[in-house]
Amino acid sequence: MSHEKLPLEAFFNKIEELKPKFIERLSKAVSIPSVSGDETLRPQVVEMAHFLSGELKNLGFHDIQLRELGVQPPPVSDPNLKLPPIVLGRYGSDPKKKTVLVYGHYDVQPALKEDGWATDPFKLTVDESNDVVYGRGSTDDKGPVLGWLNVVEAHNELKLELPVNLVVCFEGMEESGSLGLDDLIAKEAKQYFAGIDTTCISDNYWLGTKKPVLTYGLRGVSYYQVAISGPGADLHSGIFGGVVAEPMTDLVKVLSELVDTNGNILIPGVNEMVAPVTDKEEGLYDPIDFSVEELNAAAGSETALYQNKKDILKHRWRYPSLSVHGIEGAFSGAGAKTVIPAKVIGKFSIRTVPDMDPRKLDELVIGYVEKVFAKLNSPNTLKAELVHDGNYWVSDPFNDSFTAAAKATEDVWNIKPDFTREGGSIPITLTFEKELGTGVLLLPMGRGDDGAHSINEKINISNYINGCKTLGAYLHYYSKA
Ligand SMILES: C[C@H](N)C(=O)N[C@@H](Cc1c[nH]cn1)C(=O)O
Ligand SMILES: [Zn+2]
Ligand SMILES: [Zn+2]
Repeated sequence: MSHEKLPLEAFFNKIEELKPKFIERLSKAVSIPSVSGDETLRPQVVEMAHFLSGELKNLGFHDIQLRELGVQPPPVSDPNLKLPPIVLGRYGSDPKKKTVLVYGHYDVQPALKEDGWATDPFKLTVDESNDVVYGRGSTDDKGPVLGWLNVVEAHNELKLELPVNLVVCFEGMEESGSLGLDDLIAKEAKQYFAGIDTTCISDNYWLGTKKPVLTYGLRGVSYYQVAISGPGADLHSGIFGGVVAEPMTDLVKVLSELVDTNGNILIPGVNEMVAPVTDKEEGLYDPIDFSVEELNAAAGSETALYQNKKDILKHRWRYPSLSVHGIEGAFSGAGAKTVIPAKVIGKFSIRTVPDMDPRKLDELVIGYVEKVFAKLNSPNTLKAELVHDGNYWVSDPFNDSFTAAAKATEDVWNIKPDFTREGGSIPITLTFEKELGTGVLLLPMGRGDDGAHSINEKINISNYINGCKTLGAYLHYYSKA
């Protein structure tokens, strides 16, 4: 069924015309290594907040605030480390218009050239002939955050009124658990965020590479660390090997008992918390455009654990998963260093789904890790703890905001979007829904093969530019809903 189209050609053309400027804006943003998980890069995260507030000011936003959140809670190496500020701003305050809150994050995942990047991760590399720009944050989430600013700029240039009041909320700790933001939202629900009609987040990805999606669910995440310490310092393995208990050996044993090689979580009680699949839900997977080939292409390998679409989607969207991420303190460089590390910290996370209770999960995980370690009878010491967590979120996509986004997507991409859930997490989503009492829409810009969190992260230029058109068209359709 076709919908009544709004006359948005002039806006779309202006976005096209401003493409070089928008790429330049993204280039500046990517050049700031705002890695929230690396304490030594905290000044650069703060610099990114200032960059954004400067851009907002130039575009005519008002009531711009950089809200401080205090010091970062443990575990953290520097107990005085300040959290990066939340950037707030408004564009328009017409009581006759609807007000849309847009949220995004200006921090990024770590990235080193040595990880295997073909280019400098913090230098936007433009490959126009292949329709791609590469750089950390290009798709997650600097491209989409700047998309909202680009929409305002196109309206300014056209002297076209923005059809809604816009409120922006950009944070610098999303990749590290959104620490401090819950409290700020609760505090500002009836202050800065009063009168918000709906919330839109552009911070996830299409499922594949061809079809746009609108997203109505996210998995949560609970991130843990297990520290095992023994010797007073790193030791020579020729002198001490075989005569002292090695923390690394203990840790490898503990980590090996969390999950099996088929992805089954081995911690008793975890799978039992998962809500059963309903008959209604079974039918939702069939119409979704996705395949095992697309999964393999995005992963760059033929290592899928499931060979059919439905199982893949269920395991990405509605079952938990446990991933082991790394070991701090372990030797990981080139060469053959013969060291016994004195203290190693294993890191793993569990993606959570309805109806998992995060506090119950902590108890199960930490209790299990301690039990497995106790069975080793090791003289070393273990400390297992939660680093950060974020809620899962599932909503009803049948509302004005999703309808407006579907129309906008169809106008720009000439295809109706699929309605998807996301395997990743945006910890703050549920808080917006609960504290502001608004619906939340996830309106992604990038593709499923963008390599978010990976090496060679990219965004297709067409996704960046058409994504800006989609965000702007969404505001227009929503204003009329
Ligand atoms: C989907 C979103 N763009 C994203 O990447 N979220 C992160 C959030 C997170 C939580 N702890 C660490 N990162 C993710 O899903 O990993
Ligand atoms: Zn991310
Ligand atoms: Zn993100």
